[in-house]
This record gives sequence, C-alpha cells and structure tokens, in this order.
Amino acid sequence: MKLTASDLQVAHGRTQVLFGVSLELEEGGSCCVLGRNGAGKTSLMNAIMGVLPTKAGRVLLDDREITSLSPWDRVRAGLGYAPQERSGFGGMSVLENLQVVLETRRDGRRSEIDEVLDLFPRLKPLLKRPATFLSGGQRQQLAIARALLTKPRLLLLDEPTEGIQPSIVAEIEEAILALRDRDGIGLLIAEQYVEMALRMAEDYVVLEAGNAVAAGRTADMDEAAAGRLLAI
Ligand SMILES: Nc1ncnc2c1ncn2[C@@H]1O[C@H](COP(=O)(O)OP(=O)(O)OP(=O)(O)O)[C@@H](O)[C@H]1O
Repeated sequence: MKLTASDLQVAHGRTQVLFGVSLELEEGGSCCVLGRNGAGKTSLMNAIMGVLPTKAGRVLLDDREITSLSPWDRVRAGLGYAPQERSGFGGMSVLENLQVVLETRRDGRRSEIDEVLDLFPRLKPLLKRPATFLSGGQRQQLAIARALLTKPRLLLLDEPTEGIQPSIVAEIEEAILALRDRDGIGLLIAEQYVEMALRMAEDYVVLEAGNAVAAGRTADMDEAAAGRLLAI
C-alpha cells in the first residue's frame, strides 16, 4: 500500500506547525521522519492518522483519498499507529489491552495474540499485569503489539525507542526490522537520531520548524549535513 501525503498544513489552534509537508512511501517501503524536538514529527504522524485535522493538503493510500476519514476508518484502510505516548488502557492487563484491539475486528483470531507475543516474548510473563505497571520499553512493545493486531499494511511509529533502556531498544529494533523484512509491512518512523534512521529505514525526510528541508535514500544520506540539521 502506497502512502502519499502532499502539502500538509497543520495548526494547533492559531499556531501553525506544519507548512506544507509532502512525503511518499511505496508499498512495503520504510521512511524515517527525522527532526529535533518540536520540529513537527508527531504533528505529521497525527495528521496522517487523522488524529489532528489538516488545514490543507491530502493523504492518499494507493489511489484512495483518506484526508477526510476518521482515525478509525484509516485504521480499517490499513494504517496502524503506535503513538509517542504509548497509549493503552493503564488499568487493564496486558492481555486485556491486546484482546480489546482484537475484538474490534470481525475476523480477529485468538492465535494472532500469540503471534504478536512471539515478536515480543518479554510480554509473555506479564499478561496479567496492569499496563500502568510496565516499564517504558514494555509499554512500547505493548503499543506496537496493539497496533499490529489491527492488521496494518503500513505502520506509523512515533519515536519507538525514545527514553528506553538500551537492552530493550535492541529488541524493539529487531522486531521492527522483522515486520519490515519478514512481513513486508511498510514503516513510517519518527525519530531524532540519524543512526536509528540508517538502521531502520530506506528513505528519510528531515523536518525543521514544520518544513521538510531534506529527503532522500538513507544509503545516500550526507550524515554530517543531516547531523547539523538535527543538532540542538
Ligand atoms: N497540543 C498542542 N498545542 C499547541 N502547540 C502544540 C501542541 N502540540 C505540539 N505543539 C507544538 O507544535 C510544534 C511541533 O510539535 P510536534 O510534537 O509535532 O514536534 P515533534 O517533532 O514530534 O517533537 P518531539 O520530538 O518533542 O515530540 C512544537 O512547536 C510544539 O510545541
């Protein structure tokens, strides 16, 4: 499923935060949205998901315009989202958090929960634990697992390893790469660090103050120039 975002403009109240951002992601492709704090990465993800209204611009999945669809209809159209706040229901157990997502689908099979747990085995002994008592890394794994249970063809991940201890970061990266390379799921990843982008994505876009200021293939990235754009 191809994603096309063209000329997106987004405002929080009267403060405009995206000034016409475009990006394209081919079926099964992977793209990293790089930018320092406040550059607009989360706003871009939220606009693509329909969580945040757009002032102007369009979002297409293949040739279908989804700009006016609700977030839920975008999920049904094939987008999955693990947001930065790693939402989920804190008072509910890990298993219940997975079950409620599965139950939103008519064709959900119980075995799908086992499949996502195989990807994140660290969650297996924690199934009865309320989500609120998970560590940051475990909550991120739960957030990605929940997104996967919507059966996305394209997964949006907002800073999936931010603030997480290094040993779990490696596990999360490994799982994300398996989704890309084994399952062919497209990836759009918001990220602050160039090294992560180089490992996880074929394409990149750099946002600065709500504008896309550089883009290309990560293999051809001028790391020094990208680093300067991201330096505080
Ligand atoms: N709810 C809001 N109301 C007003 N301004 C907001 C709101 N959310 C974000 N902003 C502002 O919009 C701009 C872009 O924020 P956004 O969260 O999209 O950036 P980001 O690149 O994801 O940053 P971070 O890495 O800190 O998450 C920032 O200037 C931020 O202060």
